[in-house]
Amino acid sequence: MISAEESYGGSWEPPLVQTISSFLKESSSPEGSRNIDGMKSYAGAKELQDFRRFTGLPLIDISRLLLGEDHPERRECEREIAVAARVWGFFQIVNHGIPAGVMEKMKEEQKKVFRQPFEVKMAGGGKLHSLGANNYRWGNPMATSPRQVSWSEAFHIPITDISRIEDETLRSAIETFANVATDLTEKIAGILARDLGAGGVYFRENCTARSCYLRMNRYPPCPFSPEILGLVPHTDSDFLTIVFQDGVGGLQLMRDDGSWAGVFPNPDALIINIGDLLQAWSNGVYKSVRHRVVASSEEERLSMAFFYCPKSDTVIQSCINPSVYRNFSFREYRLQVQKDVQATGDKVGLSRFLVQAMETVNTAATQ
Ligand SMILES: O=C(O)CCC(=O)C(=O)O
Ligand SMILES: [Fe+2]
Repeated sequence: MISAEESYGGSWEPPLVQTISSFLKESSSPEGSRNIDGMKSYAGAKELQDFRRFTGLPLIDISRLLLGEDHPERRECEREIAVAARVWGFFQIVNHGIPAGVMEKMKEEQKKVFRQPFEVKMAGGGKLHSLGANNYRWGNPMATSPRQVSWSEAFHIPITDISRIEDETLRSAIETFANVATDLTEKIAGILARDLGAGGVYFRENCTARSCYLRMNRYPPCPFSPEILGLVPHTDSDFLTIVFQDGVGGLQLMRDDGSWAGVFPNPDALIINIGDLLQAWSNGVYKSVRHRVVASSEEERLSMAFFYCPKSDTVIQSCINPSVYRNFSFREYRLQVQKDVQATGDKVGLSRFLVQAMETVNTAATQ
C-alpha cells in the first residue's frame, strides 16, 4: 500500500480536484444548485459512510476443479460456482492457478503505466501509445453533475491490439495474463453452461484471448470521499469479468434490496462477476449485478479487470426457451450502449433487449 503523500499530486495526476471544484463553484449559481442537490442526498446514505461493511460473498477454492471429473469435491466446487452466480452474480476464487509471479508483474507494469505524466497519458503517448488516445479515461467527460464523476483514471486495452505495444516487458506481461485469464474464464463459463444443461462449445467457439479486453484502473486518494465515487454504478457488458484488486478495498455490489455491500479486499483472491451477456445467454438465471467503487480518502487503489467477451458478430441467444431477451449481436449491444450513454448519461443495458418491451412498442405502433 502507498501513502497519500507518495501516491497523490505527482505530474501523473489527472485534474480531478479542479473538475469537482468547478462543479462546486457553479453550485453558487442557480444553474449549479441543481447539480449539487444530487450530491446532498447521496452524502446522507448510510451504507456509503459504512463502506467497509463487507458481504459474506462466497469464497471458492477452485483447486478442486483439478480433481477427476466425477470426484464429489469437484462436483461440489462446480455447484458452489453455479449457486454463487445465481444468487450473488459475484464470487471470489482462491487457488486459481494463475502464478503469483504473473500477477506481481502485472501490478508492477500497471503502476509504471499510471506514473507517466498526465499530458503523455492524455495524448495517447508513452507506453501504450500504439493504442491511441481513446483508450485513456479520467473522471467522466460527460458528467453534468459531481455525482456522475468517477474519481479514477483507466486504460482500456483490447487484447487484439497488444502486439502493437512496443514496450516488451509490458506487452509480455499483458500477453501472459490475458492467456491465463482467458483459460480461467472459459473454464468457469463451461461450468455455468453445463449447470444449465448446455455445453461450453459456444464459449470456446466465440471467445478467444483476442476478443477480450483488459482495463487497468487507478483510484487516487479522494478528499471528497464518500460523496464522490471512485467508479459510478454500472454493470459489465461482457460474459464474465475477473477483477484483481489490491488490499485497499472499496468495491461494492448492489444487493436485491437496493443496499450496497463491500467486497472484502483479499489480494490472494480473484473476483469473478457475471456480465450482461451471460445474463442474457442464461435467460436471466445468472445475474449481472450493479457495482461501484468508493474511493479511499487516504490511499491510492489499483485494480485490473479482465473482460471475457465474444467476437463482435457473435449472436447472443438464450440457451433457454422461451427467451425473455431477443437475439442480438455483441456489436449491436455495444453500439446501443454507446448511443444510450451519449444521450442519457446511462447505459440502460439489457432492458433494451427484453422481448416484452419490444412487444409493447410494436403494439403501441399499431394502435
Ligand atoms: O476497481 C474495481 O474493483 C472494479 C472495476 C470495475 O468494475 C470495472 O472496471 O468495470
Ligand atoms: Fe465493472
